[in-house]
Amino acid sequence: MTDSTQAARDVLLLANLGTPSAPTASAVSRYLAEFLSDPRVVQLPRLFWLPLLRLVVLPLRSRKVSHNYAAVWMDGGSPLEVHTRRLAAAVQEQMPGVHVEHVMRYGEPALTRRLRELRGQGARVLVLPLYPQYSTTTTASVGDVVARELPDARMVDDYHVDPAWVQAVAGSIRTHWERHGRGDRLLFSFHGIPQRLVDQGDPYERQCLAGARAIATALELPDDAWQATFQSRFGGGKWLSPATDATVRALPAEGVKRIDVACPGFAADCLETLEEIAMQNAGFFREAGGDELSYIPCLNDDPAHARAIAGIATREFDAWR
Ligand SMILES: C=CC1=C(C)c2cc3[nH]c(cc4nc(cc5[nH]c(cc1n2)c(C)c5CCC(=O)O)C(CCC(=O)O)=C4C)c(C)c3C=C
Ligand SMILES: [Fe+2]
Ligand SMILES: [Fe+2]
Repeated sequence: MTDSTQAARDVLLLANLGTPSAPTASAVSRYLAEFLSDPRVVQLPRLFWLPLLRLVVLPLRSRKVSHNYAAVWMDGGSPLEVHTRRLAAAVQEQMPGVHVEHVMRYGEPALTRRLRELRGQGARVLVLPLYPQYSTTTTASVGDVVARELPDARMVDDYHVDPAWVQAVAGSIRTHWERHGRGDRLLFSFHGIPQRLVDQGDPYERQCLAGARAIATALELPDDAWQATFQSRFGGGKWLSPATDATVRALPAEGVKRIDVACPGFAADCLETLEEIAMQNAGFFREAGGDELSYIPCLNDDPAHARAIAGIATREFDAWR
């Protein structure tokens, strides 16, 4: 520590989930091993789950999923990594007095290591998980690392109805409609979680539904013009419903031939949006007799997104006592 202005600096860490370093079975296996060993993500007894994960799930899933990653991989790397990095740069432009970086809960650049490096530096560290809706499976897992590695850091819990964020999402949907025309119905597809967690008090479903309604209200949509669904089911048990894939397959029979799908639970485009929605579910919709599923990209480095995130972070730093 040589420079006192640097030592006293405010640091904003934008934390996303993490993603494999390459679209290969071995890189995907390394990533999934870390992700799926987190007891916040899979709540099965460790003595049962960890051997099952290592011996069965990782070998089978890594190979299959690596092909899905390969289908969406970008020149600069995994879409999640590329878009999260660009978002951090856009937020940095909005916050010249704060040092802004992106980190990942799993994989690189590691949240854990960054928090350790910041220990004892006297910086005010704000961690903003890029999950608009709070869940024990995602936000609380970031919280676990913060509490362990740098308890003096502060964290944003959620921003599911933040007005600037709602307006940013609504604006991106309006722009998409201006450019590509508008479908018969708008789906808001959120990542699912096990129903059991919601029954135990996880606020995630409530926040997804409140956010979807706020966006629909900003767009002045009548109730029959939109619906919220849940995607990316993993493993057994009951997950949040209605499921995105089942909904997409059922709509053509109801006369809904063109749909628009937005994913407001994802700050950055990733495997679950670009491959699962824009490719897989678009195929399901056509197979079921639909004409077109039009995917509306995540906010990514949209200036309105950067301003919304910067606004949330600025309020936290201003209220810091
Ligand atoms: C946006 C919020 C997310 C929640 C809530 C969430 C819960 C959750 N996820 C899994 C299992 C998997 N998720 C995977 C990918 C993935 N998940 C999110 C976000 C949320 N997950 C993102 C942004 C991504 C994409 C990462 C990327 O590299 O692009 C995967 C990996 C892919 C695969 O194998 O299908 C798994 C596995 C669980 C079990 C869960 C809640 C319990
Ligand atoms: Fe996930
Ligand atoms: Fe998936």
